[in-house]
Order: sequence, then C-alpha cells, then structure tokens
Amino acid sequence: MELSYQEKLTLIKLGELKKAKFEELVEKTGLDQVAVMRSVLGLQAKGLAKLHERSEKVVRLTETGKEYARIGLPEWRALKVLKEKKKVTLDDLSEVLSEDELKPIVGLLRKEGWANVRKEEGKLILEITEKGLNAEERPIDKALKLLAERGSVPVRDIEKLIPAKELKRRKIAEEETVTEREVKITPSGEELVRKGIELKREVSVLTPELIKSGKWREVEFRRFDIKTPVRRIYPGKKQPYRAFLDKIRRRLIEMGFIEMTVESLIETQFWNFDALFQPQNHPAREWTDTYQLKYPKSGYLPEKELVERVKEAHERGLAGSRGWGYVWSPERAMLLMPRAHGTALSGRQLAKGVEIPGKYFTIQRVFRPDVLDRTHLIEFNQVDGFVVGEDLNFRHLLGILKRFAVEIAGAKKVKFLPDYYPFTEPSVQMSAYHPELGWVEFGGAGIFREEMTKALGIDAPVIAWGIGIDRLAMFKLGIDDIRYLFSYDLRWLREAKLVW
Ligand SMILES: N[C@@H](Cc1ccccc1)C(=O)O
Repeated sequence: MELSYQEKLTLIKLGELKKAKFEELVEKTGLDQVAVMRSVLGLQAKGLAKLHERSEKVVRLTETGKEYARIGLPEWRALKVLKEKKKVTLDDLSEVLSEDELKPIVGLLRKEGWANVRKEEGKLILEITEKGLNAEERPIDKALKLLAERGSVPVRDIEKLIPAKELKRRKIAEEETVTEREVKITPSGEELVRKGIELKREVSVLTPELIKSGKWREVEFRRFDIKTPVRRIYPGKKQPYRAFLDKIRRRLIEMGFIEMTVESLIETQFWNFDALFQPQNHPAREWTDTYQLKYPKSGYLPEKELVERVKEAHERGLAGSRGWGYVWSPERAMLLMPRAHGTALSGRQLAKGVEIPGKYFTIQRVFRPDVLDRTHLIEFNQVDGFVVGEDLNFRHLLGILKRFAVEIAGAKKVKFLPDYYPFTEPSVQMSAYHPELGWVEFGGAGIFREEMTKALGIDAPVIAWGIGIDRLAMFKLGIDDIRYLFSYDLRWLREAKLVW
C-alpha cells in the first residue's frame, strides 16, 4: 500500500492516540489543517482510519453576555441599589443601568418578586421586598456563569438549567452549530502501525546535490498527481496589442525592410505636411482634421537648404511642375502637432538619405480627431513605408501591396481603386478580402510625386504606402471593440490570445 509522507505521519500519531479530535491531530502531526484533512481522507479511503463528523448545537455568549458576566445582570445591579436605599426612583437606577437596560427593569424586578411598584406624585417608586432582600442565585445566573467559564456549552446542557431561547431573548447568548471531527484508527490501521512504518524524508525536487551525494537512494520522492487542478498563474507577458505590433515588425524585417524610428509623437507641420508637398491651404491641414499643440506651439525647421527647396516646390514647383502657386509660410510649417500619419517618417528618411535600392518601414502611433466608438479611436497605428529603386513603376507598387495584404493580413484577394493624396501620383486605395472580415479597407499608396522627392534630394522613383492595422489587430485578437486594444481590463490582458 502506497502512503504519502503525510499519511504515514498521521497514521503513526493515530496509532499512539487510537482516536483523536481533528484539532489534536493537527497539533500532534505539526501539519497544517488542509494537509491533515487530506491525509485523513486518504487513510480513510485505504481503510486505515475513520473520520466521524458530529454536528452539535451550542450556545455561546454574545458581547452583551460577556459584559453581563463581568459587571452583573441588570436586575442584580438594580437590586444592589435597592438594598442600599430600600426605595428608589428610576432616576436612581439610571446611575447603574444603561438606557436600554432601564426600560425592562421594572418588569424584571416584578417578575422575580424582588420589588413592589407604586406611583407617587406621578413618579414610579420601587420598593424592595422580603424576597428581594434574600434573593438567591437563579437558573439564568448559573447558565451565565457556566457560559462565562466554558465559552460555549452544548444546548442540551444549558437547557437543563434554562431554555436557550430565554438567553437569546435577553441577548445574552446565541446558538451556533459546530462540527466536531474525530478520527479513529481502524484495526487494519493498527496492524500496519504494529508492523512498523518507515517514515522517510520526502523530496519533491531532484537536485544535483541529491544525485552527487547519492542521497537520492535514501529519500522518498513525492508523487504528483498531474491531474490535480491547480491555481492558474499569470506570468508577465507582452500587452496583446504590443505583441501584435511586434509580430508585424518581424514580418517586415523578414521581408528585408529597414525600420525607421523616431522618439517623439510630436511632429512639425513641416514634416507632417509640407515636406510631403501638401499645400498649406489644403483642407486636411485645418484643425478639424488634425490636432495642434497648445504649448509649445512651434518647433524648429530643418536645415535652410532643404526648407528653401520645399518652399520652392510649393510656390513655383520643381521637376517641370508649376507648384501650388501661393506664398509659403515658414511660421506655419513650424507649428507642432501630434503626428497624423506615418508618412511623415518616410519624408524624414528621404531627406536624411536612403540606400538605393532600399526598402523602409515604420509602425507609428498617429492621431486624428474622431468620435470615439467601438470602431473608431482618435489614436491608432499605421504601418507606413516606401521602396526606392531606379526602375520602379506602378506595377511594382501593386505587386508589393498585394504581398503585404497576403503576408500581413492573410488576405485572399485584393482590389485597388484610384484615389487621391497630395503627395502621390498616381494614388491608389486598397481593399483586402479577408475570409472572416470580408472586404477591409487596407490603406493608401502611390508613387511619391517628384515635387516631393526631388525637394528632399531623391532622384529615383519612390513607391509609398500607409496602412491602418487596428482592424486587423481586432480580428487577430478576437475583439469587437477597438477600445479594447488599450484596455486595462486585467482579465482580458491575461487571457487575450494572438491568433496568427
Ligand atoms: N498617409 C496616408 C496613406 C498613404 C501613405 C503613403 C502613400 C499614400 C497614402 C494616410 O494617412 O491615409
């Protein structure tokens, strides 16, 4: 018969005691309650011990009851005053009784026959009787004493003195059900103890020391029931949305793209708009479509030459274009705003210089005013990027976009529609057909206009794209409210699974 260390220990102690209260067993084995209970049930299942449970009704003093045990019942306190003064008013008694005790006192004293009551000039007068002078201990006094001594007394025993409900009525004591557990050893248990039980140290981890020292031969290994349900633990892990974004980053890096990064979420209008050949009077620049920074209001422009070329492109045009034909304002370009699209980083990178041929991408948090609801956020994420190469054309753009749709969104089909962006020509908008989501607007793309690329110092064609990935994230994370992407609902954070 296989016994655990704790079962053995419990059985040995039980062998000495024959029968024991559960609490006694806890004390003797030095194990905790749960362990003893588990061992006892284990021993019982093997026919070595038996657990008897007995529920019993007991009476226990209330806080008031404890107070009475200390200072005496109200009627005794009143009687003491009566004995001294013989004749008292209720006012005299209020010195020894509380307001609550005062109310029923007349009735109590009369019932015991300890006092007579009269009315004198509209006032109640209490006068001690013969019986009051020779008052003796009553059953209720005995019960109170017994309870004070023992803490709790079985209802059976109390009722030999006084009905328990009498004590309850006077709020001296209350009834309670307690379960008493007693464990007895069975004959086969005794036999096993007689034969001798070897109590070996039980080990739950096999350590290098145990192996080296050879001690593993002596110890007993604890058996584990791998089917026992255990408490779930939640180790730290990446926020689910973060995990999603990182996955996309990996994909792009695997595809050979170089990541463009920036530290701040704040951008000058210059990089968000001007460098992208977006005219300063373009409707999308109005504050209704983007946010503006209140303080500080303005930032810095890049080096003069670059600014001059951008200004030139806007006012008079570059590369055979006539430009937008207005007076470009540097002050306006200096205004600060939370970045409204990832394309700002593409502009920065082109101005900094790029490898040709080269592929670049960025994952950016961007901000645009909107009404918050389950499908709209005012801040969301875009993946933006571009490919630059001497002989790139529109067909390459469509090919790359299609590959993204398949690799990143798991799309089966893609569809392109003509579109307009101030910085690309031609421009397309792409929708991807997702097996579960249906047609999803995926993002915009195009070939950067030469007015933009030339001003930034790039001569080769640049095909660019920007895609919103939050709807895709919702799908991959199995949520139908976009706000959950930023939720701090612990349950969701713990359980959310990224299904790729
Ligand atoms: N920046 C555009 C998308 C875009 C990027 C690059 C080229 C063309 C379009 C947007 O926010 O929607």
